[in-house]
Amino acid sequence: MIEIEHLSKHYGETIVVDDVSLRVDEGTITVVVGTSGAGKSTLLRMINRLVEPSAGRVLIDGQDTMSIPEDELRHRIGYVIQGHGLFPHRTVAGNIATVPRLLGWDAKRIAQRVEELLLLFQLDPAEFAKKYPHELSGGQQQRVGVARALAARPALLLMDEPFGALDPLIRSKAQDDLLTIQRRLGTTVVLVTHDMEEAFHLGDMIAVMDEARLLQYGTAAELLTRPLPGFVERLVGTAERPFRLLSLAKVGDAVEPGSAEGEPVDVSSNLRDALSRLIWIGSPTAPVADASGAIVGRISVDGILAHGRRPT
Ligand SMILES: Nc1ncnc2c1ncn2[C@@H]1O[C@H](COP(=O)(O)OP(=O)(O)OP(=O)(O)O)[C@@H](O)[C@H]1O
Repeated sequence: MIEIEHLSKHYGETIVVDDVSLRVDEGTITVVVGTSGAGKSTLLRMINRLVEPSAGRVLIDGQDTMSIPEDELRHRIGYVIQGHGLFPHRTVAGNIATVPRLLGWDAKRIAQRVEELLLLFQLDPAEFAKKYPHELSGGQQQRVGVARALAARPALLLMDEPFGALDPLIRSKAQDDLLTIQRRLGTTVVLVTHDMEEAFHLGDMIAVMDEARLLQYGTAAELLTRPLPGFVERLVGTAERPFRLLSLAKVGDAVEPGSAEGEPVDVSSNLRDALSRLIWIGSPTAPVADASGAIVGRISVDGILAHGRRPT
């Protein structure tokens, strides 16, 4: 668990982060979102002390980060930045091995870890281990960047606009991959973005910052249904609100008894995608199938719409 307590940063007269407190539970993704210059990156960098706080403190599993030597702290915390920051003169394997080498792992253990991570990120070790960053696509470089950050099994991963340099299609795939890998490894992630869509997609918890202050901290559903009037409400987007709520809910939440004609929708897909399907095929209902393919009921346009309505 990470506890950020009354954290502030100022440069001279300028306050960049102003008295921010929040708690990040183990194994969750917290997304810090806000406009440019809000202080998001500075907040993130105070967690691993790339930036020294002016006031306040950060506790990791109850331990004040000021009491942990800086190099040890960096080894315990993975850090990924926009545009990956790979070392250009090191191979993919060499990049991923950076922290394990610093920690003095033996060669065999490092080689095993590199291979394991390449496989996890769907990069064939035989093909990719010996390549240099300039020989990879942007999406592949980004995956290597995350693999490198995870190499020494950090309990915490900090990500600063990690997908900012990717085109939309690859970006969406990279987000899904991060979710899959994070769920599998149980890593705690704090991710900074200015993209609200990304925040809703990835965040178990979302922290909205503006002008150095933390305005609201809650789940995606809380932000959508009870946004703080003003900046948060505008950022959440009133027109998009029902669709975002539908994206958060699963078909399983709206399944009804009864039968329906046509191709089944997956019980684990989200209600926005299910609605899109029903509109596209021009049908008010569709059967719902579970992971084994068995029909477990049906879904209807009316049933889906009820999930996008303002809560009473
Ligand atoms: N070393 C520094 N010295 C002076 N001012 C700084 C320094 N670092 C950051 N700032 C200022 O602090 C403010 C917040 O910067 P920060 O990078 O944390 O914001 P951000 O929300 O991450 O924005 P962006 O999305 O554009 O990166 C900005 O106005 C920036 O100019």
